[in-house]
Amino acid sequence: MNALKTALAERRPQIGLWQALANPYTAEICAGAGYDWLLFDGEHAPNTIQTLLAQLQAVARHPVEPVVRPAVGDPVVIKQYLDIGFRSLLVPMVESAAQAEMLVAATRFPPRGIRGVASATSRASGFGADGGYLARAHEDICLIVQIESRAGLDAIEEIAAVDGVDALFIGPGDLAGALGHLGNPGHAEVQDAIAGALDRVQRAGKAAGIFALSPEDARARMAAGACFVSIGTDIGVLMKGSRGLLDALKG
Ligand SMILES: O=C(O)C(=O)C[C@H](O)[C@@H](O)CO
Repeated sequence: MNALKTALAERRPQIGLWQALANPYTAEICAGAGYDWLLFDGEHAPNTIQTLLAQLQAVARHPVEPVVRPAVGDPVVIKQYLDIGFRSLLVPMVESAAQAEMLVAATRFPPRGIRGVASATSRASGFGADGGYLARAHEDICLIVQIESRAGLDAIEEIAAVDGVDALFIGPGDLAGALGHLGNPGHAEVQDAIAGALDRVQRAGKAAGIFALSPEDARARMAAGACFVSIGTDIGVLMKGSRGLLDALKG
């Protein structure tokens, strides 16, 4: 049972932390911090299938859901990520129902979809030990798609209507760039677009998520109904903590 998938279906807030260090040690430390989910970034972090596997194994003993972001919504990459044991996906730059439907199909074995079958050698099936994996793997898949372009904003309702999409997640950084405010997600036009998008997602009957820019931002987004919210990154924590410690000594 995928607790994150269930919580999002029930609209219970789920707090996450981005993992961009591509390191199993820091992932294991963050896994013990109490977050509901950790995002392992294959888009903007120096991750490979091997580094992602090492991080997945490092956090396995903690009650936290590993969510992986492929660099692109490619069925081949999704197949590999599911085979090593990820169940929850955050797919960037989704802009149409057709694209969302392809992503759902990529997470399902035939006849429901197109996911390739290698259960005897995949970690996800216990290397073949789980004889029921092929039949029920789709039940635990949590598919979250990113809305972070003008086209994505325009297609929110049609994307939300796709069966198998569990949540729609706003990427403020890319959205700011798409709206002509690169590097300035706090711009009024971007903030208005984000607020409207989060409302539309919920009205369309799906869970809404966002990459929050601060704990204060996260509180405001959750007050507005977002329930899949990341509140920072491992890199940000390390940058702030390392510099803050020195500053505290120097007074
Ligand atoms: O567009 C965004 O913002 C996101 O999708 C989040 C970023 O990619 C994440 O790497 C934090 O910078």
